[in-house]
Amino acid sequence: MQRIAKKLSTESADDLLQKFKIKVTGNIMWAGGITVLLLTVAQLLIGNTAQGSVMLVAGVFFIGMAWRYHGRRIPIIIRLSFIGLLSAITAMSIVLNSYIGVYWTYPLLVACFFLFSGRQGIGAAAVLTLLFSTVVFVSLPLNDSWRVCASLAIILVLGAVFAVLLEQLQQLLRKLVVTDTLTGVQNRHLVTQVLEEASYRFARYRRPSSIIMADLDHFKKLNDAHGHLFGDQILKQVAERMRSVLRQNDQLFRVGGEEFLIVLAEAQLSDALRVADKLKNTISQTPFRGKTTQVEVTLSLGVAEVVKDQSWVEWLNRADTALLEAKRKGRNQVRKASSVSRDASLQL
Ligand SMILES: Nc1nc2c(ncn2[C@@H]2O[C@H](COP(=O)(O)OP(=O)(O)OP(=O)(O)O)[C@@H](O)[C@H]2O)c(=O)[nH]1
Repeated sequence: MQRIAKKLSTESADDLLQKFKIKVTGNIMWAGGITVLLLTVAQLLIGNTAQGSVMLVAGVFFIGMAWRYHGRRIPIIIRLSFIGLLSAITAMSIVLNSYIGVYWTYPLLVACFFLFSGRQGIGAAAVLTLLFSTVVFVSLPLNDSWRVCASLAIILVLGAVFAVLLEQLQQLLRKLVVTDTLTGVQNRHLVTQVLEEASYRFARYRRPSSIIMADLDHFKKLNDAHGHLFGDQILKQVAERMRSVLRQNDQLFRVGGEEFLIVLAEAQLSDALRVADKLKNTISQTPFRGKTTQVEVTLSLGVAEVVKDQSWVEWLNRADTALLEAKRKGRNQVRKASSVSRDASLQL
């Protein structure tokens, strides 16, 4: 692997969120199992054998599933069984033990919002609210029943608000994780995923894609001469100009300090070379203006089309090698990569 592929994260924002969810659902399953087993002992000691037996089976099942799916996504059917079994135990407890059983309805409602995402969680909690309300009305005096139902409804509403806000927060987080704060273009987070998908599209359907690696020339000198803040302003403007040249479905990433990657879906090498030329010209033809000064900036670019039987790493390395060649040959130019990854020889 060469320098650029080494820097890329192979973990996407969705992977990170997924890991977090796996941790939360796993912990709930463990906690549920341990709590139920502890309560089983209490039930058996007071001679409540029927409920104790059901709880024993449920507790062992939860622990078993938490163990089996440790560090992995727990299938929805297991999560539904978890809620289903605990609801049955809770309903049984309300019927047998009256008010004491009611206390278990609250944590169960809350667990729904953690075990299922968004609308699924709200739906599951709504079903439980209906179920528990019915059991409560049948088992408790009317005077108290409506109070319990009102408190369950309040938890349902609060939980629903929480679930909606959490979903919005997740979307915002996902956007923040993949966005470069300085330029507003995508950072390198999703590069691996996008390149893998493009490689797959080519391998499976022969649909071409090309990439352009672009690097500002002598940016260190610009920083040294005008200061880092001025350099930041230039980077912002460079990204804006690049975006203005690209089409809606082209993807622009800032993958290093002054290094950009453009992924052109459905573009053959000839199309990508045209785009690279436009990018070069949009940067070099008009000077960049600061408050008191203006500077000329140039861009070197390497272009590579995806080819058969090559991984995304090799594809990226070919573009990177072409970029280095553009730098070596004097900068402010576009070079296309050879189709062979290890062969650094390039053709113009
Ligand atoms: N202002 C600013 N500068 C950055 C940022 N990230 C990296 N740089 C600077 O970019 C410069 C990159 O320097 P080099 O890697 O030597 O590359 P170069 O000077 O552009 O030279 P060539 O690439 O060979 O043309 C360094 O001075 C970094 O400090 C950033 O976010 N803001």
